[in-house]
Amino acid sequence: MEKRYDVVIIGAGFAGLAAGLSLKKNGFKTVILEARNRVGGRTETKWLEDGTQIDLGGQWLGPTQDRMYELAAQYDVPTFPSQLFGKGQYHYLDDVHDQEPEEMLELFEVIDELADQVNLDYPHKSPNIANQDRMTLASWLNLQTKDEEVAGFVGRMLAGGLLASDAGEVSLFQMLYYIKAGNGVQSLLGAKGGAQQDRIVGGPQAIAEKMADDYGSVFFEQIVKGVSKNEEGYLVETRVGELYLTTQVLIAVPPTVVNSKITFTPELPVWKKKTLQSILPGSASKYHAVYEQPFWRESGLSGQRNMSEGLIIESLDNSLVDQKKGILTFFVYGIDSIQLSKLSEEEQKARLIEELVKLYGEQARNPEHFITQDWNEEPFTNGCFSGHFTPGGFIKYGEFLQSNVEGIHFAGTETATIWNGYFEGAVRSGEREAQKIMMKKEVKLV
Ligand SMILES: Cc1cc2nc3c(=O)[nH]c(=O)nc-3n(C[C@H](O)[C@H](O)[C@H](O)COP(=O)(O)OP(=O)(O)OC[C@H]3O[C@@H](n4cnc5c(N)ncnc54)[C@H](O)[C@@H]3O)c2cc1C
Repeated sequence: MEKRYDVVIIGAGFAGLAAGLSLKKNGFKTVILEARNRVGGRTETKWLEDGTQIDLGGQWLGPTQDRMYELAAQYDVPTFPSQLFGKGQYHYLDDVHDQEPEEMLELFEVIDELADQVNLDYPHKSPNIANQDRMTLASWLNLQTKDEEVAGFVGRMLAGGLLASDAGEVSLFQMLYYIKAGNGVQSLLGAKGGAQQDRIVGGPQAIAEKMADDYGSVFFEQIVKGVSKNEEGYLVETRVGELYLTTQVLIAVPPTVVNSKITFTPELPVWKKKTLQSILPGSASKYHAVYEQPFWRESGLSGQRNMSEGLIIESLDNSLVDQKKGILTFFVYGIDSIQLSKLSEEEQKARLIEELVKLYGEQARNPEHFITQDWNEEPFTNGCFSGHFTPGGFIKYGEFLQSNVEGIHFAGTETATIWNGYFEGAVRSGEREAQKIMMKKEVKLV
């Protein structure tokens, strides 16, 4: 016998939880079906034996991510500033520099100017979308500068650092859309005053857990496999054979996971199906090397480094406030992340430690802990940080990003127009779809 709800929400990441809380507050009977045995989706906190917090997935908040700061305050989850001591370093032209190449900063300015023209609500109406969405970021960069190294470096910082992809696989327009949604290049790349400004005590998962406690009815290990329409509404079926009847389904699952895990009967209309199929996730692995102390600070360095070459594109000091341990966190993106995932964890570690030693010296050779998190391997995430349109996808399907199919609603950070790809975007997308449901008549089933 099926259980009956006004709204069935699929996915207990920030989008699903925010939607659930909004609807509950407004008197709807809802349930969240979550595939994993935890909430938080693309964020997860791991605790080492000595209590060291390791954020395996998303971890930072920054200015204008207002809903996330409000949630942190509402649930008494403190934030703390990212630990910034000393100078950052940039590796290019076979040397180490205290600053980015001048030409990189100039290109960032040009990119910001172009991003300003993007219409976030109606992307297909943006003035230059026809050219910008057919051209990859890499090909545009190569037209802007004769310096191949600068072009490659900018591509790594933007397509890699922001979309966990390669500059040759994302369109210039996709990059501009993301940059506009996150208030510009410096806002996205920056620590103080930027998206990496603050961290969360207990990690973002601490907020997600409090949201779930407040909400109440998250059902775990409920992998949704089908949504079918019947005369009363929609029947949502999980792999363990549970059935949920509702008039509104709110899907808060990454697009690529919707495609691979959920069957719709009848099928979604072509325009929605193709929209979802045109959004692919980036590929990222996140690594932590934990040392007895942050030894790099002794020489006045912040630990933050950006590299124009090598597997590691960026690394930074991710140490906690009240702990002596020094934590270096670094990422491998795009094709390198896929190639690396073919190696065993031990082989990956050996390759990466060699790179760390080149960057930070011999003291980096023997971390107390080395933690690997490969988000490509997570079946309910399928890559990260978020999904982006393949080149040309925005032209054809950008207008359908937030479109729903009758009682089937689509949320998730990929659908956000503000802080697309971030927790903030996820929360806003969940609240947006909850609002749309509340405006409808005849939602109530129970
Ligand atoms: C390594 C990494 C670093 C990041 N850094 C940051 C950062 O510093 N700051 C920031 O703001 N953002 C960051 N992000 C992005 C941020 O984590 C995401 O934007 C956000 O978590 C997305 O939330 P969501 O609710 O849209 O999706 P998700 O978090 O992916 O939630 C979807 C949920 O749906 C569930 N699900 C999937 N399939 C099914 C199914 N068939 N049935 C039932 N449930 C299902 C999943 O298990 C998951 O819980 C990072 C992400 C990663 C991976």
